[in-house]
Amino acid sequence: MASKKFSISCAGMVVYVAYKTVFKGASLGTLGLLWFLLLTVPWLSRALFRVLVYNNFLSPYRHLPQPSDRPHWFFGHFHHLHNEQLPGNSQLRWLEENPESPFVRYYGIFRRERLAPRSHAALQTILQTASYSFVKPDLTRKTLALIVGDGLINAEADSHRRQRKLLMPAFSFGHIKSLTPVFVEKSFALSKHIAGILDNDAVVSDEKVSSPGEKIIDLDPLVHATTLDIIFKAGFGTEFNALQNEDDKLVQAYRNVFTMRKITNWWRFEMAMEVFFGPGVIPTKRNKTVKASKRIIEKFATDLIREKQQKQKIATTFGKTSSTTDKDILNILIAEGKGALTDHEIRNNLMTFLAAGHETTSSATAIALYLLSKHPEVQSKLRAEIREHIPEYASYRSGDNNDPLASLTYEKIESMKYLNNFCRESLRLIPPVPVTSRQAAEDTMVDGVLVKKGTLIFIVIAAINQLKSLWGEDADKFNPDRWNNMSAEALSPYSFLTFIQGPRSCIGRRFSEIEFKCLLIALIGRFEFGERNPGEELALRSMVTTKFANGLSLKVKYAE
Ligand code: HEM
Repeated sequence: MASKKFSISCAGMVVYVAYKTVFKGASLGTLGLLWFLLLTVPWLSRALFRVLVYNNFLSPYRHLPQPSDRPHWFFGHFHHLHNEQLPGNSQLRWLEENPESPFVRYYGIFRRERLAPRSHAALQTILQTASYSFVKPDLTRKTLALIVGDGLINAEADSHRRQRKLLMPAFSFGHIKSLTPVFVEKSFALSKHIAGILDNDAVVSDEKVSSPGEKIIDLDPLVHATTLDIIFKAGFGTEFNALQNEDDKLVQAYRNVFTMRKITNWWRFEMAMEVFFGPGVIPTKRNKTVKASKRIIEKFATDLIREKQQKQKIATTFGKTSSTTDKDILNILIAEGKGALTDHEIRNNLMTFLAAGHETTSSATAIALYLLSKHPEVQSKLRAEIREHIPEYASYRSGDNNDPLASLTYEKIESMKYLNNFCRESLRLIPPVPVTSRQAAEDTMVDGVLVKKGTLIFIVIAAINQLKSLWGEDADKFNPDRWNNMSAEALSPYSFLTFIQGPRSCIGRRFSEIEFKCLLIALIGRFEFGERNPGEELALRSMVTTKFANGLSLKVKYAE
């Protein structure tokens, strides 16, 4: 970036000198064009050099297989990646075309090479054995910093090891288990909310498609608000009530940040400019919205930290501590002592956990409901299992004061085998984070290929999760029962990459798994979800996480 800033300033100086000498009296438009040409011509020449010479004759990866889809001269394979029904579909096709190769080579914007690993050996080296030799690329790090803060997810090497070690107690098995009542309480609040909509005669949805007792409800914002409430209470020991307050500024800020825009040529051009200038630099409408949202999130994080520090001070003064809240993420972040985090790290990690802690599980739950609406037989089987374990929940209505889920324990949840299979299958087939990227920080040998420093690697989680060589001929089918009878290939930790593997795997995996199950128990145990238009494929897009492009409107009614 420093060199980019340097080029921009140099181009500015050249234009200034030209204005004072050769172009005396030239209009601002002419000078702007001159500045733009000075900046872009070298880049375009480099792109041209890559297309005509480097990629074909000089690249150390020129012998690796490439996709059968032809790359665009400027955008490379970028336009394939954003024209698909499911994120990762194109890369899946490319990996399937080349079953023997550890990598497939394809191109991004400006025809920059990218390697997508396919073999378990390659994935193991990148994610596990040499994981610290593969860092987050500059563009990914800056995009993440804009959206989820510059915390653990962006840290590298020793800084990452230190922060991860410090935060681990908040994600220990015992602590996550102790959070079950919070997951249950908030999941029940969501079911109460939906029951309230169904019981309210004044709330009428699309009459044309509704049958009596059934309503069309966009579940996406409701699930999103609930997972936000969960991370607040379970992660930071604070009530937020986003479900009751959907118009809250923070709720809207996250919605604005994570919503994927329509894919147009203008969007593609903006993306190319982001690669050139860096994310968030050009004052586009989208960047202005993201920055305004980030300011709201930052202010919120600062206030929350201050409030918590004050509470902690009072508790220490009166000698009070609580074993559960001691381990909550925020308490650990602000704890003083050896290895303590700096103020910058505290605020950025709070933002990281706020975003990563709710957006992913929200996406997982919305996807699961969508799959269930398409597979009513799976939905019935799941409901039968839930009701077998919690019979009193079957007759729950919104006016009931008793909480029929109050008896739900961690052990009971974990004893639901079909639920477990269903969750894994849903997370496999449409992973909430479809792709992640790395850049080689040093030359490293990976499954027989010398990966040179600077090489961009794209780990396409959504594609690996669906490879036929690992998951069988029906890899693209939704089948929760597959988890009862797994092949040796599918059992490898490098076949199911939804939370990736290794030192940088998802620290919140256990947190989200139990949260996800509680949400499904509360929803499927009581309601039936059907497709709004039978057979309709809803468009999914990915902006870090996988989201429904136009919400998730499903038919909802009380289940018999
Ligand atoms: C279904 C839910 C979730 C999915 C699919 C998911 C997926 C992932 C993936 C793929 C990564 C690796 C990113 C990379 O290095 O490129 C990751 C990292 C991370 N996740 Fe999750 N996540 C989920 C839930 C959560 C929750 C609930 C939390 C927090 C409470 C969380 C916090 C984090 C953090 C902090 C990292 C960075 C870890 C590190 O670099 O050491 N995630 N997650």
